[in-house]
Amino acid sequence: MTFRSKAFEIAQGRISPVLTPPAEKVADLYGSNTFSDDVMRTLLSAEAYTKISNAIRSGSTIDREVADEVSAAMKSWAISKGATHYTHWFQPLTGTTAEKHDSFFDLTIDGKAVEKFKGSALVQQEPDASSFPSGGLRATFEARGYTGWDPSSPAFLMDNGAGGKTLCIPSVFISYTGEALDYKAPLLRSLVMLDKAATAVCQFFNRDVDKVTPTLGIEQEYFLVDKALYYARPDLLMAGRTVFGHSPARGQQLDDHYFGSISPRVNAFMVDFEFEALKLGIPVRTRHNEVAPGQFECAPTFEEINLAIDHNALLMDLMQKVGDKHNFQVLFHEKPFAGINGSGKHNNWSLSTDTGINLLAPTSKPKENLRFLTFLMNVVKAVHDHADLLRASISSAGNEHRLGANEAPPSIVSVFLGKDLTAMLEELVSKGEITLEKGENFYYKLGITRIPHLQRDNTDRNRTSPFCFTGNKFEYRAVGSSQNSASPMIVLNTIVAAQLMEFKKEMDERLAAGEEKKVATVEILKRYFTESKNILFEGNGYSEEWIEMAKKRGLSNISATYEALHAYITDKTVHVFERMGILSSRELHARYEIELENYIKKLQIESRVIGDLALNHIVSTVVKYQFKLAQTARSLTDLEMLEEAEPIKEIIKDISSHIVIIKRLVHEMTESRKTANSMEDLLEKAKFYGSEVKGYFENIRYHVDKLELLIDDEDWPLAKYREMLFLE
Ligand SMILES: NC(=O)CC[C@H](N)C(=O)O
Repeated sequence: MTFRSKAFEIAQGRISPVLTPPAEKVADLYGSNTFSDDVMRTLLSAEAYTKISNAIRSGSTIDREVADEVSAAMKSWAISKGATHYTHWFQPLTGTTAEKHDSFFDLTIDGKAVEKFKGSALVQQEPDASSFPSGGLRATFEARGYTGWDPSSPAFLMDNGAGGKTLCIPSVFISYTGEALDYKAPLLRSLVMLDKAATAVCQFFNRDVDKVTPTLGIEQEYFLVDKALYYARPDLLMAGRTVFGHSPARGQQLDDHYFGSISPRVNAFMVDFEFEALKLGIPVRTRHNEVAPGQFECAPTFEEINLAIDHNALLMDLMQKVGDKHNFQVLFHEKPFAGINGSGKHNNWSLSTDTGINLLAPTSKPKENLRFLTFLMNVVKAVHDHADLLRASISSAGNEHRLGANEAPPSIVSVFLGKDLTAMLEELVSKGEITLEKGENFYYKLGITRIPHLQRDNTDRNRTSPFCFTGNKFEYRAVGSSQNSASPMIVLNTIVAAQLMEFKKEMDERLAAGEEKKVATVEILKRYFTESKNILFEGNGYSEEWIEMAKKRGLSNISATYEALHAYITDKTVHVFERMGILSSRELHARYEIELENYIKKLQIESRVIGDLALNHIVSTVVKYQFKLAQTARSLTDLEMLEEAEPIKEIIKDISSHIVIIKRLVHEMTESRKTANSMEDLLEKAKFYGSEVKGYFENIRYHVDKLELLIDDEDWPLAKYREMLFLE
């Protein structure tokens, strides 16, 4: 029995677990494992509560006494719910989350056991954490890493599985010199700037607005593979994606998985992790089968962006843990299986005021719509001016496989606004205003008055566009499923903040020169529209024509990660990031290096896995099968059945030809890896890996996949696509 058939048998024998839903109503369960506003209000003195609430709202600092009171309250709350440990929970540049648990338990000087958690430990910790990537920011022995409490994201209790819970405190991770070593620190900085810039612009329209916060809703796509089969695929285990595997006769061509009925086993997993997520205050709402067999999606309601990003990182961790209980491996890789849909993390971003206005939602009032158009056009202009940087922010070895293939947006950054909105903007440019006839309103202009019950965002959509307007928000679809959303969102917040400041500056100048406010706004927006028009695209982003057209328009189409990443360190990027105070040139260079290194390492791992599987699993098995064939052919020849022996000899020859090529290619790939590894220059090395070494991957795969079709199904060592994808 092969490892594969054993694994298949185990996987087939699984029974869906019976889930006992928690006794509480969802509304009562929601946030029960978070140190929420309600909990704080109950446990803190009125004075401390007011101070902490202000700090959360305005970002002001928290004094020592308040920190002590909060930590004492957190400790008693956490211990009463079964926690034994606490940790600063942060998001280093590895792309995953990090935690280092400390026990509440301590000894007094006279040896008595106490439970301790001081304000100082809440506010700041020094976990060392020196092995995380820093891109050279922590090269000297002096450069310690610190974590610092982010009070705007509630602390939560993480169940450690085998008993015991840990109090997790969302934190930033910075170096001794204050440089950001994580995603959260620059994200928080970008929020401050965006708030400042957007509030100032908002006040042209609504004087009462004091704060603008981006909101984010993250759709998370993923694949599920049975644990046993997962272990029968060393490539999934090592690289997160299958490097070989012939496509099954039936893939996604019938579109029968998409939105199909969810199997009981998968449903049990979903329900289970959703309950856990709800307890942690993650507002998960939708679940469905995605396009590819074995692929699914879940999406929470949108939240304030910092929370949405923390929650997504936490959700990914949670899904993996709950997946273990259900014998599922959750695959977050952007392209775990060739030839079918990859996985994205669609980021639905908007801007919301403290007075409850969604600045990207059109309304029926002309004055408000000028505000809407102002924010809309400023975003479009920002994306136009920094398209390459947005592209860089979603570049990775995994996304390189996904973008532009099987229903994923292409590498060209374009913006979709929808036919009606574009027509309106055209009208604005040609006439200077949007004419509303008597009885007409904005919705009418959007052509949907007759179907008022339909949500705007369902009316006009384009899922082939990487960055599309969906009625009341922008959806950045090109983000990879395994990524931390902060990377693209830091970029988006920063470029929009910078753009809004430009707009404000020009408005102030025009107003000072005596121009009327509405005229000034329209004049500027008209110019923005004309200047950014070439990034607007309404057609099919998957088509060949678009690639040609985009080229003619002068838009970049960068498919290689190592090239795309360059936008992080151009003068233009450094200028805008430094001006906005988000990341310094040094920090940007560090991030660039980390991304390049990450790319190199991923390809190095894949290349090793390919070599190992090809020779130690495939060729070795195939040779044994060939021997069986040779024996059969010899027996037939002995029986003088020469004609019957012929087809068998043909198969033997066929197999041999593939083996010879695989053997040669693996050898060449290994040599090219050696050349790459000896390179000093990081970019040269990444380039060499991305072109030369990676160049062998598809080629080797082609021959291995051919062998999959030639070998007795029983002997084939690796779990096949049909086994991994259709078993639920
Ligand atoms: N139906 C869909 O939304 C497909 C999206 C696709 N999976 C992606 O990679 O983005």
